[in-house]
Amino acid sequence: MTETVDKTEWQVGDAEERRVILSAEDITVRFGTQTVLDGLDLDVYAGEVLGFIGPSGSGKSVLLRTVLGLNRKQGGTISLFGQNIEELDEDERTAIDMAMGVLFQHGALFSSLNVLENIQVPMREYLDLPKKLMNELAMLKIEMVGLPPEAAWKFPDELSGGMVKRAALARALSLDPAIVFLDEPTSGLDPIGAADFDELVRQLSDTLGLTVYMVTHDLDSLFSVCDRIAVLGDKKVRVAGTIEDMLVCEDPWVQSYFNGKRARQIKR
Ligand SMILES: Nc1ncnc2c1ncn2[C@@H]1O[C@H](COP(=O)(O)OP(=O)(O)OP(=O)(O)O)[C@@H](O)[C@H]1O
Repeated sequence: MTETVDKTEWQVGDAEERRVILSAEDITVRFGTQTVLDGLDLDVYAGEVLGFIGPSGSGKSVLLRTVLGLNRKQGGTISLFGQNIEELDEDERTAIDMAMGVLFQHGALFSSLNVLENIQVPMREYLDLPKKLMNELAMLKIEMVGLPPEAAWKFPDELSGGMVKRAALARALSLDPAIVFLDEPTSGLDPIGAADFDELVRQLSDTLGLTVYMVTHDLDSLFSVCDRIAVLGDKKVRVAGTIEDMLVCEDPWVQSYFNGKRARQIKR
């Protein structure tokens, strides 16, 4: 590989440093005649937990897929780890892919593989490691996400919803990424399971210096784990800032979201 991403350089554990790990600039995405994103700008800082919110159908998943290179864009620039992703050769792109982990909505584990094998999928794809070492590494990830060791041998349909999310997170962490993308990670979990998952995300970010980009509808997550929140609306990021910024923001959608009945119950 000609160029690699020095992940340790980005695992800062301190959002104060404000280094931009992901930058989306002037992004436009269209499907046929429908423009979903139009001149969208967003910076994500190394070490922060960013909550990404917006009305249903506003384009949160489209932006995530665009950042991951799974969606075509009609305009704009995406930079990851300081590199414009369109200017990378194959090896450089691979190095960037290896420095990112993704947890898609619903976990998306392979049903025919047990948890250990699911976690090893990225290792098999990108690394050439002896089986014993891969097993040891996967067991470490299982421990890291708070699953019991015996979960390693279970298949996805033998797991609870919360365990599926943790197993999927372990797989996202398989290659020790510097940034993870979580698409609605607590959807479908009961409030206690969701709070436990939030705590885990916060812990991982604090201890590993992991940057977390989290698409969420979960107000508890926004209040408890996110350093910053970005709000998508009218095809752009309308506002981005801390939860305190959101609470005093005059944007009507942000106001109703953060000062609605449910939010008031959480803030109490
Ligand atoms: N591959 C595609 N082809 C055509 N239209 C698409 C495609 N992907 C997304 N869209 C459209 O883009 C818009 C935004 O969708 P997206 O899934 O990003 O919304 P979202 O903000 O993630 O919504 P939710 O919160 O409900 O998950 C929708 O109108 C959707 O129909």
